[in-house]
Amino acid sequence: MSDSDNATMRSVDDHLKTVLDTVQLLAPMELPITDVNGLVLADDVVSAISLPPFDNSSVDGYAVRLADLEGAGEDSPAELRVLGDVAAGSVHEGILEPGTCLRIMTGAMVPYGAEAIVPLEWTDRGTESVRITRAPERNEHIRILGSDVTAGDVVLKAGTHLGPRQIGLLAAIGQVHAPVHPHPRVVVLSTGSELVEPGTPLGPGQINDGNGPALTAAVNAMGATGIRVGIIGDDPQGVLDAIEDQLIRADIVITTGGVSVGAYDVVKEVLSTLGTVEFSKVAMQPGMPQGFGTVGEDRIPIFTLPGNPVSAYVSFEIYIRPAIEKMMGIETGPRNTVTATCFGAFKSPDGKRQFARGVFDPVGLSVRPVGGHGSHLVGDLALANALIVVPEHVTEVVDGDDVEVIVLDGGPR
Ligand SMILES: Nc1nc2c(c(=O)[nH]1)N[C@H]1C(S)=C(S)[C@@H](COP(=O)(O)OP(=O)(O)OC[C@H]3O[C@@H](n4cnc5c(N)ncnc54)[C@H](O)[C@@H]3O)O[C@H]1N2
Ligand code: MOO
Repeated sequence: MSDSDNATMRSVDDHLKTVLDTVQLLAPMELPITDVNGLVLADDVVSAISLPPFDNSSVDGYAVRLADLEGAGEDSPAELRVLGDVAAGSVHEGILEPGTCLRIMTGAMVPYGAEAIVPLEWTDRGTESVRITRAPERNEHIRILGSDVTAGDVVLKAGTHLGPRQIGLLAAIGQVHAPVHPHPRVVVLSTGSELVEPGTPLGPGQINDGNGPALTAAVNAMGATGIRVGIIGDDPQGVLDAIEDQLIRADIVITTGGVSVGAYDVVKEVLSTLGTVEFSKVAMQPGMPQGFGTVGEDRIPIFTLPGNPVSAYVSFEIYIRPAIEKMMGIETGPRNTVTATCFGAFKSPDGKRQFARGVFDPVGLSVRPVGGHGSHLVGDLALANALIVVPEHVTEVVDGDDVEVIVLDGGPR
């Protein structure tokens, strides 16, 4: 590749900007709360009920009136008649009369007239009558109605990222559905006549489709919905039909393969005539040939990634992850990096941003390059947990240099 080629390439930042200017936040919809893990709330949620919804006991013990226990102590226990039990989920009808108490279980509704709960540990645990050696404070061991959430409160604000704790709250206030930006449906198509389904014996010249499963997993790991369509041969009409068939159920289409300059680079060939897809050389390594645009009446964003597996995966992390985040309502932009000491030396192409694979140590804040630059090195990619970002003007990283690192799999985004 000559210097003049490098000069005409788009920058990584420009390409990402085009992507993020094109994709749109998905319109809100009501989804069952069992399906909203990882999604972003599109509207404030107001609680229709208070929590706790009634005064209830925080311990297993006895519901008592305070006046009956005045002066109770180790040497002067109070003795009360036990009228019966109140289990969680049952209600004691009537008022607690002076001189009596009720055995009560954790979570059970406090009977009318009771002013505190005495834990079992302060008593002789009697069932007919009970001796109590310590007087509680008013409301001690009672969880008061509304002390957690008050009916009418906004309990979760629009923009909240929903996870187990928030879903637990939605369930606790009785929400069946929640207004969210839904999971983007991301269709993944692998193109290439050399590809076979993993598990098929390899014929001469054939390889297994690694990109389809890898990219589908990457989509699913974000909380979006990956739809792996499978393998499409290098036949222009077949590629076109496969893309058009998928538009009905896609919020994003990803293809891999067929975008460089070879005679069978059919994705480039067919999409040049359909939609707004532009094919560019982006000043990055791996991942130089990139196609992006929209297709179909609904202008579905399509990413045509290079076929080399490392190139396809890195392209996902740099462009598609931020795009999916924007669609989901997650704050997005270029990937964040952390500074780490690089233990190892390697070269980087002048004029291209390199995303070298590395093993990052979050404790020592260091990173070790893994494997070479080849975009086919999936064995090394599988060992990596980070991408070392080498700026365009840097041609060499030497042992001990500080480098910027994108931490994969749950690092700062
Ligand atoms: N003359 C030039 N040749 C190439 C250039 C160039 O500028 N001039 N660019 C190179 C770069 S960089 C890349 S990246 C690739 C991109 O190629 P394509 O996107 O057209 O992809 P293919 O040719 O179809 O495949 C490339 C490579 O990846 C393997 N592959 C494809 N799909 C899969 C899959 N689903 N799973 C696993 N491996 C896959 C395929 O067999 C090829 O080995 O072009 C360079 N060439
Ligand atoms: O850009 Mo290609 O992605 O280097 O192998």
